[in-house]
Amino acid sequence: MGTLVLLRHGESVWNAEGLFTGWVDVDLSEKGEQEARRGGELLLGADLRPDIVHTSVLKRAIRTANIALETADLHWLPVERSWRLNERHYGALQGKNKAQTRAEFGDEQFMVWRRSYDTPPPPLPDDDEYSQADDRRYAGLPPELLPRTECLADVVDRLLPYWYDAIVPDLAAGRTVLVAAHGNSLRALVKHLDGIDDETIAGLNIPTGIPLVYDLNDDFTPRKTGGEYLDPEAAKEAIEAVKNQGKK
Ligand SMILES: O=C(O)[C@H](O)COP(=O)(O)O
Repeated sequence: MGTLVLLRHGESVWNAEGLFTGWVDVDLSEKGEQEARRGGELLLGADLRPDIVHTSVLKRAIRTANIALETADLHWLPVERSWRLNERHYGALQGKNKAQTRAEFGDEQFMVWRRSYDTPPPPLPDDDEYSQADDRRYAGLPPELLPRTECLADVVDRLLPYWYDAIVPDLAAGRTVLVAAHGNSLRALVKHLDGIDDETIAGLNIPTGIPLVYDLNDDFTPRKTGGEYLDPEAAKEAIEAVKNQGKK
């Protein structure tokens, strides 16, 4: 029931520099803005008009949604935002260079931190320059919910309440729902939708700025496993690039 459109934000300034980002509120690069516009054009071209938008509280996702929707002449849509759609908190890796981290700790540890389902990186101290412990936007959260690091399993746990309480009701009303979020929060959602097991999810990567469309059955399972990228060729190439991040 309903159609779900997933959109990872366009390239951020730190994506371009090869840095772990997580909850650090980094803006889009110029290329990222272009990707967001292209995302809007793809929506238009596919005649896909979302009725409502859900975003994280990070500006790279918010701005991607704004730019895509402006391009599609849909800037007026209602929007809901939640920290539950945020990128995975990358713990002590936030602000670190991916290639340097790989060289320093080795391929295996790098991949465990980056893609294992249940091993988080070490926690980020509250006095670190890239900590969100004092960020006003999370001031209303019960302190035990504010992460200092997360693995993908943690993201699934904090994302699913939002899926059931906020997104599913929109889909149940027959709406087309756009979710503008992040590589790992969308991996968590796709894992849930497609029933991907804890090992296989390590191999799934989401490209920036290319809408991924799921038509859903009445029980909110996908009609087609994996959904459909609106530009499958570009998605293939971009997925490879995400996979290879951290390689020199
Ligand atoms: O937070 C980040 O660094 C990325 O945007 C997602 O990174 P990953 O693909 O290395 O998990």
